[in-house]
Amino acid sequence: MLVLRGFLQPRPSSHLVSIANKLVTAKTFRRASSTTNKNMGDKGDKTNKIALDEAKKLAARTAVDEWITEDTKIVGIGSGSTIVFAVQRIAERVWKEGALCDLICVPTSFQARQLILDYNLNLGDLDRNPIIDIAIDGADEVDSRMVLIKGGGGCLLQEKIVASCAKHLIVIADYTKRSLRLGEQWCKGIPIEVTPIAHVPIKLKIEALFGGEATLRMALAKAGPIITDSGNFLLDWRFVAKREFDWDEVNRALMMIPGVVETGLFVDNAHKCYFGMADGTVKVQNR
Ligand SMILES: O=C[C@H](O)[C@H](O)[C@H](O)COP(=O)(O)O
Repeated sequence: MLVLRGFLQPRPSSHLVSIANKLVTAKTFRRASSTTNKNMGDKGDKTNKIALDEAKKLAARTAVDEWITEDTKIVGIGSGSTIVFAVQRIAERVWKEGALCDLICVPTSFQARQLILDYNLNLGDLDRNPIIDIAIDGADEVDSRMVLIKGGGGCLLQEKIVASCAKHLIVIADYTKRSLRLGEQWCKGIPIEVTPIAHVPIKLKIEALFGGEATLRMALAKAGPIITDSGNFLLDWRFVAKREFDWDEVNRALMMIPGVVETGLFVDNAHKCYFGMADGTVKVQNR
């Protein structure tokens, strides 16, 4: 079926979908969950992982069901562990319910692209699909004004590009990501993607401008730093959490430093955020 599916671009018409369902569902779900759930976007949260996963799943499924309709043509697929549940729900609607046959999915990372392929969804790109209806993505922290920190899993540049092409960015997260002020929950700093040759001067400039400490993110199973999907390095800037920051200004100032490619501060991007809560409810935050 995986081969057959390749010949059926664009998506199979609905009478073929039911046949395709029977053939592909078991295989697709078995294959996809074996590669995506365990090792993609999981930043190693060990505490209460099952409850957290339930909360992520709840947020993801609610957001997908509210925002992705038959009118949605192009969806941006974020990165991380929460987005896995959103892709699973999209795939369920496509392959089990025979809906969303023409939906095109534009990835924000290598991981997102793999997820789209693993679940046998239509893979798009910004060349052919530069205008996106909805982008769905996770976040490392969301403050009361819907400023986000992203990039904890090393993906932020393509995420911000895709979000900028989307009419709406819908954020999905578990309850540990919700805070009044940035830094309350997420203590690993703001990820900043930089051109490799400039990581030292950029670090010094950030610290001189705003204080705190910017450290080069090192790889775990490789000697040396993490290399992003776009071939850059990442600095994690641990800012002084008690200090008041105008995040819009900070973001602009960071972007003015030569060699900074993008920041994990999403200031004016998110439209709505769905938090899966510990009690099994979903809290919705609007901008
Ligand atoms: O680099 C990763 C992305 O920005 C993720 O969207 C973010 O880290 C949230 O990931 P998760 O859903 O795993 O908490």
